[in-house]
Amino acid sequence: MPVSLDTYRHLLLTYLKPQWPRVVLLILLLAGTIGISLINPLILRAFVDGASSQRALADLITIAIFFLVLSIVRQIIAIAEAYVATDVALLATNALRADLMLHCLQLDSTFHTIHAPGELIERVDGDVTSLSNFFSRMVIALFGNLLLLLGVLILLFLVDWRVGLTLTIFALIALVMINRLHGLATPHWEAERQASAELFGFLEERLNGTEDVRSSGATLYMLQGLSRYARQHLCKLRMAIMINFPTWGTVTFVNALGRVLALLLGAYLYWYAGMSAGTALLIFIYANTMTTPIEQIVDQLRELQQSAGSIQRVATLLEEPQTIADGPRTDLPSSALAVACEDVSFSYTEGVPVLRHIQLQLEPGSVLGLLGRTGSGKSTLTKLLARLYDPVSGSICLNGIDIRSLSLDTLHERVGIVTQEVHILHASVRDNLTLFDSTIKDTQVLAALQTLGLQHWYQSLEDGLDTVLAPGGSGLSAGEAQLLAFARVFLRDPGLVILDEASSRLDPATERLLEQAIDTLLKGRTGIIIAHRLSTVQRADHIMILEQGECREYGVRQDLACDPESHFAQLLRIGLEEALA
Ligand SMILES: Nc1ncnc2c1ncn2[C@@H]1O[C@H](COP(=O)(O)OP(=O)(O)OP(=O)(O)O)[C@@H](O)[C@H]1O
Repeated sequence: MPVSLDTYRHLLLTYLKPQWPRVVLLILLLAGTIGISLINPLILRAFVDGASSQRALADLITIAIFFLVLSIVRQIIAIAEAYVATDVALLATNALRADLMLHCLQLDSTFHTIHAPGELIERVDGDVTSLSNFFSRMVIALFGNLLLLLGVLILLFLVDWRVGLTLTIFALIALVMINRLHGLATPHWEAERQASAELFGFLEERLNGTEDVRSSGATLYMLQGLSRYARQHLCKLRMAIMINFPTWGTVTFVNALGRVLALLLGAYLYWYAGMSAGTALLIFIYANTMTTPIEQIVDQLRELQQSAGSIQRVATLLEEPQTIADGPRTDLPSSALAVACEDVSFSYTEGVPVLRHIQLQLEPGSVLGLLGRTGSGKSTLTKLLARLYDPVSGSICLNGIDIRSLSLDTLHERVGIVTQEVHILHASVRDNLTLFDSTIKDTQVLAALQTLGLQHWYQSLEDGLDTVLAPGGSGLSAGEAQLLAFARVFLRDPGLVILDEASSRLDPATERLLEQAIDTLLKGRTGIIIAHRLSTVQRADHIMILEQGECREYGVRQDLACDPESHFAQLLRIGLEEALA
């Protein structure tokens, strides 16, 4: 789909407007280099004509010094221009990357189940990187090159209209020809980029699964795969380079043709129309100057076309609507929260209900044990409470306030959730626990670790809170990772804690530690625990048993336990862990 001018304009305005002083400086620097490129040949002409008309040596030396100084100034301006252009590009792309990242984080879970993380990384990083040229150089440099070409042609017209006309026609033909030639090589370079992306995709996937590859003895097979992809890339690269040679040769020939034409014209006008030698030289230098913008204009137009894909993908992602709307209310108390679900139904896919007519009332400070076989909808109910999804019908209230009317920041501050899959970041222990919130002091972090029984683990760390944890928490046991997740929630001091208890068996010592940590975490807070162990269930005041998305049983734990007819009592008789497996 072609990218509309509006999209280009919108992107440029959004990301260049905030740094307009830099953009203005960049345009001025560009105008400076263009101006000097146009003036320098005029100085040369003055020198040559002065020398041939035997002007005073002092004059000639002054002209030469002026020429030299301008050439040096031009170089300095070119360096400053490159510096400012890079600065503009980095600031614009960083702002765009941050906006995309924030947008992705705010998009609801439905979006994330459809789009794989790899795809989003490609958008947030790959596409944005390829747009950096668009921001810094493409538009401004394209404009600059057009201006330079136009300036040269106007000056040539002023020198002699015949020269101006001939070289204008030549410039147009050269633009079309070079564009066609580049067009021949483009598909081959695209194929090379595709092969390179496949090679890196293969590498990334295999390196991600190093442990599986090694343990299944597939190392040799992986190397064979790698050599296949590498060979494919080499073939495409060779082809693209081979095609580039004749293209490059022809471009050089076209440029040489322009210079020859300028020399012939200059020589003709010198001999037959009384043109000065300096002006003939001026024509040659201008024709020479023209070749660079002609080539660059073609390159930049092509790059603009290529960046269209990235622009389109980035714009589409930014336009992706956020279906979980932020609410205005922030008035949740800092104490334990009351929870109420009123006839809540939910489905991920239309027509496939996952939760049906759930009713729930929890007093502040009470604990609900959520039981049910795998796939019964327990995690889904907790996701609705954290507003990762909204119910299809019914409502969920915290302290009598519908969570849809609460601000998402307030909700996420007051509802702490620990899932079975703890996501440990490749960052320091401090950052993993505070989640980069610098208002949380080290003393608070240390106190949380102590309270949750992690002091021995902490003492074993080489750099204390600065110790960097391995990506994915690969250096931690499952129990330690869970305890760190508890500490994260503990530091935020929420009024409702939701725990999805680890179903895997832990050693008795770790299990004891977790039990104590859960007690600490629930003290003075309302809790909902997806329980897999009897010991956990026993701390619940209420029990809800889900079955295929419906509430099979709900009541006070002790009442249900004492009622031999209750499903809960049966579960206890069979053995919870066996019954829910
Ligand atoms: N993102 C999703 N998209 C579509 N269906 C989903 C999604 N997540 C869960 N489901 C389906 O919803 C149903 C309930 O899943 P849920 O994870 O809530 O069950 P659960 O009781 O928590 O199971 P477990 O104890 O194994 O975690 C299952 O049939 C599951 O396949």
